[in-house]
Amino acid sequence: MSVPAPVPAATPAAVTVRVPAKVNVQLAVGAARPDGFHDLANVFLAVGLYDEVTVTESDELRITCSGPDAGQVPLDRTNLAARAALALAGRRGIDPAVHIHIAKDIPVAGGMAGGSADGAGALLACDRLWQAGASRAELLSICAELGSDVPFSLVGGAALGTGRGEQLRTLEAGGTFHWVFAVADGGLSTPAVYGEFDRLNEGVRVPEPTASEALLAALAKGDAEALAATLANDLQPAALSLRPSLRDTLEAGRAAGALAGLVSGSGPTTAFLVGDGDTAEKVAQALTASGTCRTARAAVAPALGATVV
Ligand SMILES: C[C@](O)(CO)[C@H](O)COP(=O)(O)OP(=O)(O)OC[C@H]1O[C@@H](n2ccc(N)nc2=O)[C@H](O)[C@@H]1O
Ligand SMILES: Nc1ncnc2c1ncn2[C@@H]1O[C@H](COP(=O)(O)OP(=O)(O)OP(=O)(O)O)[C@@H](O)[C@H]1O
Repeated sequence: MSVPAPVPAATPAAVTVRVPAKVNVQLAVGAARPDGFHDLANVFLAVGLYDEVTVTESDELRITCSGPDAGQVPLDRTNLAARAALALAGRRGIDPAVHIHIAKDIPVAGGMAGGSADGAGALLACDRLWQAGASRAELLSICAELGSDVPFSLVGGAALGTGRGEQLRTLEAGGTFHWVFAVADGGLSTPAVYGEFDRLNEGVRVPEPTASEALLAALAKGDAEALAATLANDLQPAALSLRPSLRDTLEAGRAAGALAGLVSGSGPTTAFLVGDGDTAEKVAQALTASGTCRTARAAVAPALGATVV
């Protein structure tokens, strides 16, 4: 009896990956290192606002982007999605001839790791499209080369990032947290915000960054009120110094019923932790009506990391 020849696995024509935004529930920043980066204790939480990255075979590497902020996204090889494709292709000796389409819903230059999400998403999508078979460890190592926030975009959930934020330890998040994000007009440059942190701390001995035990316990218990009491961002004074109007947004969110508010990462998006989904809708409407932000969006956390859809 003849045995049928094994059917080779079909090469997918297109792969789409969904990747979440992040908020930093604690961002403890140390002194500037000799390489210009800062050591961090960075407690990341993935939130349910997503970009979708679709990769298709093409005759050359090209990028397109859709969504309300698409005009602010670079479409050349500086795009983190293009850099991710080039990094994997370079390691495998593959021609990086793909069309990468980014359906962008994460605010651009908003401190929510939108570019990092696209880098992680394109990397996973190219790995599947090319059947490159990269291990999780190799994917994480390429992510770390692309940027400090990129490894977390791949893994999602909740994690503590040390080093420059790229060395991750998974954290337990014991429940659903409800958030509202106030999106500002225009972005803030991440290096400029770290530069302002250095300027504000000139002559000050900056302590070693450490994660707060009380914050980690609140996260593990799923206790929103306890988490609200411990939220902390060492970049917030720098972001407020560069964009003083964010104080009005923070005040408007608190007045509307948020448990607490803070600048998300390097800003200028501000993040508000609220008690439940109904309050989230109410706070989002109040923030939008307040005139202190461009728009406000409700989202839940934790969210899954980069996922093939
Ligand atoms: C503010 C955060 O979003 C918080 O998660 C991140 O720390 C920023 O991560 P990112 O955007 O991926 O940053 P990278 O692309 O790695 O670095 C951009 C620039 O930010 C500054 N940077 C970034 C990370 C870090 N730990 N220290 C730094 O000083 C450096 O000036 C660096 O040149
Ligand atoms: N795929 C991308 N999407 C958006 N911006 C990108 C992308 N690739 C490169 N960039 C560049 O990166 C800059 C920062 O964009 P991004 O949306 O990642 O900021 P961010 O959310 O503040 O980042 P982070 O929170 O990681 O500091 C943009 O102004 C843009 O020039």
